[in-house]
Amino acid sequence: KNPEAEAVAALPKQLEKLEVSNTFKIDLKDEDLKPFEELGSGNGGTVNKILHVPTNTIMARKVIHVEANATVRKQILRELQILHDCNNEYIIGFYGSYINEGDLFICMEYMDLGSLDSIYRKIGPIKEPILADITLSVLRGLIYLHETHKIIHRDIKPSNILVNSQGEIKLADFGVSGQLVNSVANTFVGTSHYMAPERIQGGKYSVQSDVWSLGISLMELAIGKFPFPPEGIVLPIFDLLQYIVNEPVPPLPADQFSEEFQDFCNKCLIKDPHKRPNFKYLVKHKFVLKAEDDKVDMKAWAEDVADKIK
Ligand SMILES: O=c1[nH]ccc2cc(OC[C@@H]3CCNC3)c(Cl)cc12
Repeated sequence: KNPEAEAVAALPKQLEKLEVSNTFKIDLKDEDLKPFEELGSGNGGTVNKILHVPTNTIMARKVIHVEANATVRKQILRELQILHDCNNEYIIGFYGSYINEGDLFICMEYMDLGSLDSIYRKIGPIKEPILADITLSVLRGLIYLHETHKIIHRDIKPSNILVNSQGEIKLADFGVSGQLVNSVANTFVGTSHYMAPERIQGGKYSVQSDVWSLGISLMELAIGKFPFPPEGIVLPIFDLLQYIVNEPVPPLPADQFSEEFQDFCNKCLIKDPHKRPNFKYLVKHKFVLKAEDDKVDMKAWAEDVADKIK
């Protein structure tokens, strides 16, 4: 084997990696940023559209109020640096983070169509072929995070799945900083009704818990409402969490959805995390393979969404 030829062959990959990471290598200073409208709020922070004036780059900036001393805040910034190495087409790009007057600012790639939760609330349930493509993108993003960086997302839900006018689907707000997760855990923000039963019961969190959250999120996007509890019942959050742990998952209306979509969701929502399929199995599932054929025109769908929500 000719090592030189191998080195030359490896160059394009190296260059591509360098290229991507360079586009996100910007030295961020608060005075260089011009804020525009608020894009959304939730998960303990507010997101604004901003302009980085020196490079004329539009970004999304999340501000999180962290009640913590300077040492903890420094630790959070250090841990967030990992985001500079998370370069993948299914993961939101990261420009940098900084602390200003006790608040933590995280500057990210701008996704002009926003999050899937606000999209389905505006234009209605998402059709299956689109959901199949979304599922494939989310799985590829989760696999990248887990296999390349040993990162578990921990907060998969429609509001953390973002869309742009090119029809691209990217994941945001994954738990990269343990310190940040701890710092916001004290506020009520921690408990989310997208959490897997084992996590609601205080069990250890594994990558399998992201599979549950994916299943719940897909059902919500498909029927246009959070799938628990069944029609008509309204429960306060604590009772809802208990319901999710103790009651069977309400099935999708069988007449409105394909066998393979129903099967995909049922498998993601197996209560025992050890019996729940893993990412490897899911990317080979019939429901997802349909999206592989790339028959779905996500760009056309995104343009239609843009017309309806703008
Ligand atoms: O463009 C974005 N880039 C990165 C993150 C982000 C987050 C967003 O919204 C997040 C909130 C959280 C709860 N619902 C929407 C929006 Cl609406 C755009 C972006």
